[in-house]
Amino acid sequence: MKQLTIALAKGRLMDETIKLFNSKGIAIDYEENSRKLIFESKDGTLKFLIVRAQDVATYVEGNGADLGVAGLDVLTENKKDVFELMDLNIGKCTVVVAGKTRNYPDTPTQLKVATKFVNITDEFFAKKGMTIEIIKLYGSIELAGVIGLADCIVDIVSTGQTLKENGLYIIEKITESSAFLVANHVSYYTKNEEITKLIELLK
Ligand SMILES: Nc1ncnc2c1ncn2[C@@H]1O[C@H](COP(=O)(O)OP(=O)(O)OP(=O)(O)O)[C@@H](O)[C@H]1O
Ligand SMILES: O=P(O)(O)OC[C@H]1O[C@H](OP(=O)(O)OP(=O)(O)O)[C@H](O)[C@@H]1O
Repeated sequence: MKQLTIALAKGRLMDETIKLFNSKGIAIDYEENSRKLIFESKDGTLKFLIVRAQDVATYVEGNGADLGVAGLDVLTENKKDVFELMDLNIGKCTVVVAGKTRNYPDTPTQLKVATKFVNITDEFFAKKGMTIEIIKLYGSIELAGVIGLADCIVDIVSTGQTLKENGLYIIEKITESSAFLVANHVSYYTKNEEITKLIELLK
């Protein structure tokens, strides 16, 4: 059997992915506080690379990994040439427009929207026929809505706790997201037996 290399997003998705693999009988040699960027399954059939969430599909597309686990939100935002093989049903969230009120605020100028999902936001408002100004941020997006750096935000919501604790409301839902197993095109053919076996295990 050939070894499969899988790019995992560090952080929340990685914990959920490791739990999922463990629950399917795949034991993984991973120490919580380790700074190692590569580790393996105990049986040596899988090698995991720890990367930023935004970089998973880049590793997979560029032959750095055979497979990856990435949120549909990020895959939609950074369109990469990878196969979306399987919905893993973890990392579930919704990409929404949110603001201080339940409706879009009236603004004398273009609506200012803060987000890290620039492309999703662009496309969503273009379809509505609204021209907007995007303020690109890298985290704590809600804050921009709270302090008025932007009129509204586009970000992901899961439990809704972050919006609630910061006095923000959902104005509109854009799309649902969950984590997908994605594959490199060449690997999908050259390591098809191994990939198929893994998919069967994860089902
Ligand atoms: N609160 C959440 N609940 C469920 N899933 C989430 C939540 N936040 C993020 N996700 C999912 O997990 C993926 C990774 O999120 P995470 O917060 O770990 O990384 P990030 O903040 O996008 O990346 P980085 O911190 O590396 O810039 C997201 O793309 C999304 O699909
Ligand atoms: O609806 P909730 O369950 O509260 O989850 C939503 C929050 O989770 C994510 O934040 P994350 O912890 O990844 O922080 P960041 O985006 O600011 O990096 C997301 O950007 C929201 O802020």
